[in-house]
Amino acid sequence: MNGKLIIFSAPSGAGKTTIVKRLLEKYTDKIAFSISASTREPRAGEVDGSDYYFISKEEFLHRIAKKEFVEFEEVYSGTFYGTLRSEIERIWAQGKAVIFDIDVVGGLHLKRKFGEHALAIFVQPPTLDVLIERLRGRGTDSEDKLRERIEKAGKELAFAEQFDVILKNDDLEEACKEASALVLNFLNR
Ligand SMILES: Nc1ncnc2c1ncn2[C@@H]1O[C@H](COP(=O)(O)OP(=O)(O)OP(=O)(O)O)[C@@H](O)[C@H]1O
Ligand SMILES: Nc1nc2c(ncn2[C@@H]2O[C@H](COP(=O)(O)O)[C@@H](O)[C@H]2O)c(=O)[nH]1
Repeated sequence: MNGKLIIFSAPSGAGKTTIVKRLLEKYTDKIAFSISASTREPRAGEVDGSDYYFISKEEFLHRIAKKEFVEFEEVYSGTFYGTLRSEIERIWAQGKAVIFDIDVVGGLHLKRKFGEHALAIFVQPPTLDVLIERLRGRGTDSEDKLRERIEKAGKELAFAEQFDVILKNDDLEEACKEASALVLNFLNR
């Protein structure tokens, strides 16, 4: 174990990707993003090898068999997401901390695995209704997929207390400021 991990987890639509991207712009020399593997289709503007490694289900299953994942999950029915061990090693080799944008169960899994080397942050939307509004506003998911995300979000909100910190994301600027302080404090520990 030779580095640190910063985990951002939340229900879909809470705003973790938005916050993580801001942190990455601000602290390029200190942190780098763990690019997950996913079997979902890329959204408009998403880049393979930058947002995700977009791979087929067949390849994902093959990589599970080869034990390449530190954690993985079928986050939505038929759609797999996972953290590659090689990503963590790649980033630690650069002398940086790894920053994750992963779902709640995956986040808790990493926290249990890496203990005090990890800071696990739960991004909390003001209310479930606001989260639904944000997801709809993002306009990336079909009505069916939205329903699945919203149903899962309702259950995931109950996991907040199991994280090291709950970060409220009401006003985005405030949330980013608080996220910066949490990250710097953890890195300087
Ligand atoms: N504080 C905020 N106020 C208003 N809109 C926000 C705020 N934070 C994020 N958003 C918007 O809400 C939408 C969802 O945010 P984002 O994609 O970052 O969520 P997420 O938690 O990463 O979701 P997913 O898990 O599906 O990737 C985006 O359109 C984003 O611009
Ligand atoms: N357990 C994991 N969850 C992950 C990983 N990478 C992303 N995610 C989470 O999946 C959902 C859906 O993401 P989207 O990009 O399709 O909106 C979201 O909660 C992500 O944070 C991972 O490697 N492991």
